[in-house]
Amino acid sequence: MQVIETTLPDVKILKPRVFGDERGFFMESFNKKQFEALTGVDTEFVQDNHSRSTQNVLRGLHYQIKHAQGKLVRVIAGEVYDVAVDLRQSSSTFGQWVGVHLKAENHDMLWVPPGFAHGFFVLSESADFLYKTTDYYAPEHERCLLWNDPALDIDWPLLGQLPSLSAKDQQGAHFNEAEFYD
Ligand SMILES: Cc1cn([C@H]2C[C@H](O)[C@@H](COP(=O)(O)OP(=O)(O)O[C@H]3O[C@@H](C)C(=O)[C@@H](O)[C@H]3O)O2)c(=O)[nH]c1=O
Repeated sequence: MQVIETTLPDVKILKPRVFGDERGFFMESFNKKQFEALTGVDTEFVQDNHSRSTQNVLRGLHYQIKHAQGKLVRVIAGEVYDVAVDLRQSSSTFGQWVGVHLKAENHDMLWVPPGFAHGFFVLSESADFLYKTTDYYAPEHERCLLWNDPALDIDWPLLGQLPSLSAKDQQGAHFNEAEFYD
């Protein structure tokens, strides 16, 4: 496993070592010791999630104001543009975002720490998205930021039309009115 830094110091790309042979491939998709060594984060993951989305779907930007979830995310079929927004008010990168292409072929993962909003846009015909979280889903504490809020100015690689959003995500809050963690 290798680590690649992003423009936000705490958000990291993890590149697993992939052993290919005539049968296919093998990789360790999670190894606690290596994860801690590469990210400096000593945490426990308590929930695994799997979603499937069709092309042009955008999910997000989601976060929990209590029970903040760190997320280790990856794509096992297809390709997405994955975005993390720093919502930690004490952070020097508060309000900044980073976007990374994640695709099944290269097996890259993204570590999104607790305190960030997270979302993704599906570029391929469909995408299977898998992630581990450091705290449980807590719908009463879940909040949604508006994906296209001008205050965030996220450069989504859209496909020439408006993305497809859940009813909840269409009503995301503007950054200037959002509730934060600290
Ligand atoms: C996220 C989640 C949803 N659900 C249920 C609630 C709802 O009926 C259904 C679909 O939920 P949502 O529409 O919120 O699913 P989705 O829009 O995929 O939500 C996810 O989006 C990405 C971007 C994230 O970062 C995740 O943390 C999560 O918020 O699944 C759970 O039971 N457990 C969970 O952990």
